[in-house]
Amino acid sequence: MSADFPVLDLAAFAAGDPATRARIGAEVDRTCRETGFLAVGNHGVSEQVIADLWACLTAFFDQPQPAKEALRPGPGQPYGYLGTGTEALAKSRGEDTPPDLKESFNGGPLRTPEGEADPQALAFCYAPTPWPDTPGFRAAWSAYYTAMEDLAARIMQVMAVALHLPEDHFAPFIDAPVSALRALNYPAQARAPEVGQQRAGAHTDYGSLTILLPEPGSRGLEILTPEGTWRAVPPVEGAFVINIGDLMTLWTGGAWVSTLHRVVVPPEAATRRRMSLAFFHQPNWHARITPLSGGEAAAVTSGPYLMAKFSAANS
Ligand SMILES: O=C(O)CCC(=O)C(=O)O
Ligand SMILES: [Fe+2]
Repeated sequence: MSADFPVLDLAAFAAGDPATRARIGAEVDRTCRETGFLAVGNHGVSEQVIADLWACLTAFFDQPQPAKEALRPGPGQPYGYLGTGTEALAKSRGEDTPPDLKESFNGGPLRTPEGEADPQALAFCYAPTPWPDTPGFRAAWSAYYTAMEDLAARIMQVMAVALHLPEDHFAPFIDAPVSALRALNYPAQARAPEVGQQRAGAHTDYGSLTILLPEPGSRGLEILTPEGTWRAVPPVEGAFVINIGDLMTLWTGGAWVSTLHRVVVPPEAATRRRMSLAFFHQPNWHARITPLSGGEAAAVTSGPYLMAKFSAANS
């Protein structure tokens, strides 16, 4: 891994004295002002949990198409299976491109908080995930989802320190998060992509934080640098790649950037499939997100904000 791709050492942060934590926080702050993309190492997520999910996903995506199509979401629904040809991420920015060369399976929160009665929340973020019946899938998915919720909470502590806030500043906003997990499969390409077609078109993520796990050894993820050039972000062994989303930019009053990124078909790997896991961390449905710098006029409520972004990109 190149030295210019920063790595956040979570174990060092957890064990660090206040000065160490402040130093690590300052590095994260600098990166989030420049690109918002960094790696997270020493994260404590079990290798077995990760390996189990990769195995289940391979089995899931390798099924005949009808078994997967049976899990297609209903209109306006966020969870289930989306086949190739259904989504073009660049359209979320008003760019008209051919569909992304990918398929995905998407799942939501594992439980609904007691007393949640908001009809929109129940119909959208807390809609049930249509589980595949491939052996072990639901257990492996749930274990990984739970590990991501925990990891996101620990990363948000570092982000609070990076922003000179008390370490637990974000805790009340993320104690009933409405995060989504998306497993992506970019199938092997038999022929060249159409003009303007990518595995995932250029986009920014919507939420607070994305925790990405590209399949080891795979290629294709690129970010737009502040200089305006595309830079490859290869997988980092033993680490997750994280990036901040649009909501975190809003939260930090524009100080942190939600960087444009895409997944290209790398010519040398065109015939190879690529899988990845993207966990989109999203604060509580009811969390009121007001810029830290002040400005109630720009405030949004987390759940309805996410739903509006989703509807705009999937209409
Ligand atoms: O597959 C990847 O590496 C990135 C996917 C991505 O950016 C997304 O789904 O938002
Ligand atoms: Fe993304």
